[in-house]
Amino acid sequence: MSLAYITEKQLAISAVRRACLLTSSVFNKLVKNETLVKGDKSPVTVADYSAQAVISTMLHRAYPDDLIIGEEDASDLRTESDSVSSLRNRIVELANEALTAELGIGDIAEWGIGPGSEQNANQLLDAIDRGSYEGGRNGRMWTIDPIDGTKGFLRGEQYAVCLALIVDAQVQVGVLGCPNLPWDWLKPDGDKGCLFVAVRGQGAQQMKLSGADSAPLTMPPYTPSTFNFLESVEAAHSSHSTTSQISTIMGLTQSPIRMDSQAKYGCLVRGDGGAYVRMPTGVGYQEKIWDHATGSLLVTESGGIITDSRGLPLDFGLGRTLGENYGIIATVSDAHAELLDAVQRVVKED
Ligand SMILES: Nc1ncnc2c1ncn2[C@@H]1O[C@H](COP(=O)(O)O)[C@@H](O)[C@H]1OP(=O)(O)O
Ligand SMILES: [Mg+2]
Ligand SMILES: [Mg+2]
Ligand SMILES: [Mg+2]
Repeated sequence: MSLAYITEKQLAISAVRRACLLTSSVFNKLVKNETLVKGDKSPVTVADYSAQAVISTMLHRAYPDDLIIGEEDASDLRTESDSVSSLRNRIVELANEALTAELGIGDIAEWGIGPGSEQNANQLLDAIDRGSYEGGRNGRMWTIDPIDGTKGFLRGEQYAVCLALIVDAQVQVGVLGCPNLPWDWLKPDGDKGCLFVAVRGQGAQQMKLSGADSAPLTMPPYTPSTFNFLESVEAAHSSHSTTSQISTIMGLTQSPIRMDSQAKYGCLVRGDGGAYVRMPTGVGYQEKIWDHATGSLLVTESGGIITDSRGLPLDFGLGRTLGENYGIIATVSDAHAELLDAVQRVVKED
């Protein structure tokens, strides 16, 4: 067994697990004034902030020189008002609850966790803001989406805690925690809580969020009669009509599965859906690296191919966004050429 990135992998699993416990516990108690609306009109909750604080604190303790690209920043939490200070207190309380929880399998106290690891408000706000790195082509950087699919989280549906290590623009380690994802997609009322892990060159695996059982992941081969798409719930994030046109060209009969967040990548690599298709809605949105870093490694490590809609590889070396990549298509290797061809025919017609 290869030992490359063994510590980074374990650290990422530990950090994502702690963050997932935090987000699930918040959901049951979330009250209205614990959600803010950001400058781009998207929601952010105390759970997003505290999860980023926890993950960033652990990364910094383990690898003080590594850079971090996190979705959230703490500027809205640094102003002085009664409502902001109660929000801040709640974030400090939640982050410390997660950091100080007893050590579990694979946890290491030097990562700043376990009893006695409390951080004060300034330390936690600084940890959130350590995620402000601009990114680039060279060096080691982690990317965090503390809650991907915040809208799904608020609806009580799918969301994911996402963490990836990028070295010289290549994703090397990716961990995805999906607290609301059924272990078996066909048994929605069965056990929930899945963790997906990939290390470049070492394959991908799925485990229960709560335990150590792990199963290697290989995407099933292309079978046109059962092939279906995974796409966003939010029509503003991904063009539903484009996916439907692609589906018609490919002669597919199955309806798409709509789901928020990178949980779509988890469902893709374990075979719940045949392809993840994300076509722009025409508003000039540039995809963020934290929305696809972990998912892209899961795909390539389980026998799939991921490109943009022109067949170009995703470029994680351009900063905080995927820059000029246009749309995203991910599927098992033997279906990719046909899917890409259908996508290009639809794009040409538009
Ligand atoms: N116009 C857009 N096009 C594509 N993705 C978007 C757009 N606006 C926001 N997003 C991002 O899509 C991701 C969720 O994807 P999905 O809909 O597949 O669950 C979120 O990270 C969200 O970012 P943000 O966190 O800033 O809201
Ligand atoms: Mg997010
Ligand atoms: Mg996101
Ligand atoms: Mg967001």
